[in-house]
Amino acid sequence: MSESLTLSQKTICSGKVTVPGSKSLSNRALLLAALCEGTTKITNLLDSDDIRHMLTALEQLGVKTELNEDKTECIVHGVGGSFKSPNQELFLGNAGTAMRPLAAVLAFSQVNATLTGEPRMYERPIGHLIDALIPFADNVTYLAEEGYPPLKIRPYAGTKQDRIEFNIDGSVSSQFLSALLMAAPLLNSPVKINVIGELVSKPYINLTLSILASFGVQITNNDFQSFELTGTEQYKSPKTFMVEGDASSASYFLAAGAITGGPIEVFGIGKNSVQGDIQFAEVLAAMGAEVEYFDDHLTVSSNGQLKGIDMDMNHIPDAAMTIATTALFAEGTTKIRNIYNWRVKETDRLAAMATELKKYGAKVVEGHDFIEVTPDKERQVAIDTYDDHRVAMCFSLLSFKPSGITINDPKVTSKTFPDYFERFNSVTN
Ligand SMILES: O=C(O)C1=C[C@@H](OP(=O)(O)O)[C@@H](O)[C@H](O)C1
Ligand SMILES: C=C(OP(=O)(O)O)C(=O)O
Repeated sequence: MSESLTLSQKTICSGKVTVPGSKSLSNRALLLAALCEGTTKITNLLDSDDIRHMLTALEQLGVKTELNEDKTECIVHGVGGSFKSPNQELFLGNAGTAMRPLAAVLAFSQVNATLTGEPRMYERPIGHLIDALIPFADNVTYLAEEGYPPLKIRPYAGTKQDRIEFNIDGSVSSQFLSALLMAAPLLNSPVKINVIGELVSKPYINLTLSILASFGVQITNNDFQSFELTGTEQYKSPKTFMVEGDASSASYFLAAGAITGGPIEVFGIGKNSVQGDIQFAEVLAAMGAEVEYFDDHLTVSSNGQLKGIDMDMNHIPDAAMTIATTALFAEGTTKIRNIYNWRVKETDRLAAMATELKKYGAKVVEGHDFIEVTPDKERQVAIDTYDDHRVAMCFSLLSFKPSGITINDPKVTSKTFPDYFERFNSVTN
């Protein structure tokens, strides 16, 4: 029997809270530091399941890492991409930010490796990435269903083609393109990457380009249609790299401020954040909240009167889930559009959110790539979380309803935010 957590009615969210380091930046920083020669000290690293999977995999590949006691600082002794073949499989849990970049980087390395994960990882597609690699690196094979992990990777044999031009489908996940961008400097040749289809979750590509620049690699972005490397790019350690607080994790507190009136000050993120999910604050503003941007924090307050919105949220796929529950505090209907890839994340998030919101009593329309939510009944229910950290975190907002809320299996937050409920309770009452 898994646990559950009951949050009885709260009315206040105010004060200061700091969010832990960004998952997306933590896993990229660890990998890029491993690809550098010399050491890099990473600070404000996230300590969570997804990061532990990347760290363990890098250790198995022969990269020495030294974590401090609370696991938020890590010295990475880079190997310049010369990984050792791991003796065992690399188990990557359900961490997309470990599986996709490692698959691409190892495809161009001299290793024998098997990339495995949790059962859900085997339902999350990776075919678009492998299809892009295959013309140059046919050393990657599927061990079970074609198009999905687990993967077997053999040592890279080089390519006879004199022009390296990848074609990558970006219509399901931006992580495939990010993975290729991080692997491309290892080829030491001019590289062009063409994007096929409508690129989703675009701000994550800016995040990748920004961290690549911090690690000495500048890639030309031709309006997200193609990307070019000259062949002279080399990873160079920035010596120290500070991970920003996680903007997706911030969304729950920002929303809580908007729902209750706040003011809540969320530290760790700020007006110059490189993370696309910082734009979540603009959605709250469109719903009627007041947002103030500072260098090291954001403040949200409101008069408690939010209104429903109709918005394309393809650019903030993770934080958009927080809008689906915030919608229950807004007048009228909220429509979150262009979010097909919710279906291929930790769970089918469109189905999960629709099911749980309906169970609570809301009126919900679930489309192929959208969800429409209108507040209606408010039932005292226990929310199922489907092994999805974000389902647990976004439903915690229903503790601001008189009905309160019970969350089944609250420990699922360990993927990206292990002490979420403690921090939530510290600023809510
Ligand atoms: O590159 C990244 O760090 C991420 C990209 C997004 O995935 P998609 O590009 O698959 O939408 C996001 O949902 C995920 O949590 C992290
Ligand atoms: C989609 C997510 O994770 P992943 O990095 O595994 O894709 C997420 O954190 O919401």
